[in-house]
Amino acid sequence: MKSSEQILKVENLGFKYNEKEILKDICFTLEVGDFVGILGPNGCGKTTLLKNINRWLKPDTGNIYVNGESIYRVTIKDLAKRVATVPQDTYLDVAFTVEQIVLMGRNPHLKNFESEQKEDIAIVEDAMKSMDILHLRDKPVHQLSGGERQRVLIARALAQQPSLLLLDEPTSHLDINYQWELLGLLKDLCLKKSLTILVVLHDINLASMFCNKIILLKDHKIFKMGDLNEVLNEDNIKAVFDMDVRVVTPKGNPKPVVIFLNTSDENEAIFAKKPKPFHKLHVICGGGEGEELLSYLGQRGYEVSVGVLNKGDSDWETARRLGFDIVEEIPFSPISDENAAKNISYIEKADAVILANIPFGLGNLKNIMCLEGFIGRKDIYILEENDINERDYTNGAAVKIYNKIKDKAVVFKSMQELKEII
Ligand SMILES: Nc1ncnc2c1ncn2[C@@H]1O[C@H](COP(=O)(O)OP(=O)(O)OP(=O)(O)O)[C@@H](O)[C@H]1O
Repeated sequence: MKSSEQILKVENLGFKYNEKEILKDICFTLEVGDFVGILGPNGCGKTTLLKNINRWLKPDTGNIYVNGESIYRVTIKDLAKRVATVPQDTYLDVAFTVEQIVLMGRNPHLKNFESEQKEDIAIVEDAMKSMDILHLRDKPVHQLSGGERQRVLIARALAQQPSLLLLDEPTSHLDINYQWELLGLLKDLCLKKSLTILVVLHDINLASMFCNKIILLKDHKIFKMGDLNEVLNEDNIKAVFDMDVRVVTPKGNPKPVVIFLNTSDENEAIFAKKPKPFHKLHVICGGGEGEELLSYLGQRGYEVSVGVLNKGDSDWETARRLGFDIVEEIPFSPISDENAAKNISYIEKADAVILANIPFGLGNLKNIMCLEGFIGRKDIYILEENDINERDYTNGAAVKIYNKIKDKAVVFKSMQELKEII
């Protein structure tokens, strides 16, 4: 199929529950390979929209076309070959194995009383493979974890061989790792198998990471639909969710990252108070000591680079989420000369450097050595919540350099003090 081919067209859709308008004048189209996220406040009609598209509910006005044909001109069985749904909180009969559940997805393709053929089994195996559950095929479903059950439900929907897959909050009970894994598998299906996906999500950043388009619903209407960068901006999010956010678009990654601003009185005062003294900051942190600092700098809108961090470190995760430039080292390895040189080049470019309250060992000693060359040449700020001697695992080598740097640096004893200035 060509990627510009239209899979779904929703035309002037209106729907009421007991005279109460739930969807008004909904119009949009989806093309082959689209991965579209529906976002909107509770009760705005996201689930109801999916239920109209799969014919579980009948619209009061308008029409819906799948592959160019009105969904009311095809039989329910034929529609199930084109559109599959993974609803919220689906019950799975505990008496069945994974493979038996996924086989149920073949029902629309079988004639009455016909049993599955070799081809059906191959399609079911393929569906299980794409959801990475083939190894679980003989397991009874009651023995599965929440994440595995969700993948079984999606595999069952895929076994229908639909061109359009509808998912209602598929990640709501999953931990962050499973959320990423699941949406990654779905994204692969869009890219490699030209599946089109329409998914209700609550996490804006998750939607930004995986979807190519977004539908924002507000007051039962489409507030905005379009490409990520067009839709996920500060004004639209404020208008739909009444949340103050900052949206940053990391260099080299065109996906917007939404940072929710803490609107407590304390922070409001901080943000209102002063202009930013710098534009670009470089932060030396690690081991989670930089999390609060990095989030704060992101909220304030600084351009930040961070280094050197081991990949997978919690500060590395935070910096990545915020879209900051990172000098990264492979996990659990000491800083290489090459990365130390990169770190120095980021320090050169920054207006100032902040050294977080980190412990020093032989693995990250080069971080402080990088900074030593900038004493007197660059504004250096130190966040010193604990005495350096309590954080030194280098037999004093780090303490020696640290004290030289400290001599010419501005020292903050707490994040609160730092926020007063920066
Ligand atoms: N069967 C029903 N009968 C009457 N009203 C209903 C029914 N199902 C849902 N509603 C109402 O329709 C509105 C939209 O519900 P819907 O489930 O589509 O919202 P949603 O955007 O998916 O919400 P959430 O984010 O909370 O899942 C809500 O006000 C809800 O109370």
